[in-house]
Amino acid sequence: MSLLKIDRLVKTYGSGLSIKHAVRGVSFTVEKGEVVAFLGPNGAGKSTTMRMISGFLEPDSGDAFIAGASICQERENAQIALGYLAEGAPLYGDLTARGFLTFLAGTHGLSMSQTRWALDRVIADARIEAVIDRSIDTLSKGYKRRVGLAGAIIHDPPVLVLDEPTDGLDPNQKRAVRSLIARMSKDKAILISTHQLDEVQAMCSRALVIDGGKIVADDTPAGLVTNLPAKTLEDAFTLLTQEESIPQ
Ligand SMILES: Nc1ncnc2c1ncn2[C@@H]1O[C@H](COP(=O)(O)OP(=O)(O)OP(=O)(O)O)[C@@H](O)[C@H]1O
Repeated sequence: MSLLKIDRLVKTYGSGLSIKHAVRGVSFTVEKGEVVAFLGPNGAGKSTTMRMISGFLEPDSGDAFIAGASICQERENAQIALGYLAEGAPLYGDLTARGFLTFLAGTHGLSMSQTRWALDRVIADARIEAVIDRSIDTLSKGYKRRVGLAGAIIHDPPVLVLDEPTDGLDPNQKRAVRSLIARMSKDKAILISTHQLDEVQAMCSRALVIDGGKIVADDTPAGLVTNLPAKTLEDAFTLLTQEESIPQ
């Protein structure tokens, strides 16, 4: 069984003349041990797909199965198996980082002692010791991102869906997050959206390219380049996608 299976997800926003076909029947799987990049130009449908996988957005049709559980039919089981990092800063900005992480641990059903262990683990993994008792609103963009990442892994789920995890991080922080993802990858299925193609080459075993709401390539980063053919991953990206995706 694939740890993450996406089955013909469709999402349309609006109606009539203002209708936007954001995601048009996206299917793929991610296996245990894989780190898969989710690439595409602005507006291609990456965040919409990830929000549907996480259960934050209801699909028009299709489904996502997380460790075998349907996000549409068995939402609670599916969400226990999933760590999701949304775009931007974590919600509940008035909470301290510790309060936010303790709250999330509670929503996943961790006991008090499990929560203490989990907090120690994610504080070290995300390197947030220095800010753990500060309110999230007062943190830098990079620390907010790392608190969000700590929240995604607090219950040590087998599947991670991370929407631009290194966005806003300085080069040192980026390196730390990449090595954390590499450390976690052995036992998990990980899907990462990013605009940073050097990151894809450094840490992803496979890359999915989405454009105009449809998957247009699924290959290893090296395969994307050689099979087109292109000179670099950036060239391959340009060949596969439009400048900015405007779904009709
Ligand atoms: N709430 C919404 N209402 C209407 N249209 C939306 C909404 N959210 C997204 N869209 C549209 O759906 C399409 C896909 O957007 P989405 O945010 O999924 O793209 P993306 O690939 O994540 O882009 P980016 O790289 O800029 O984050 C875009 O045309 C976007 O304008």
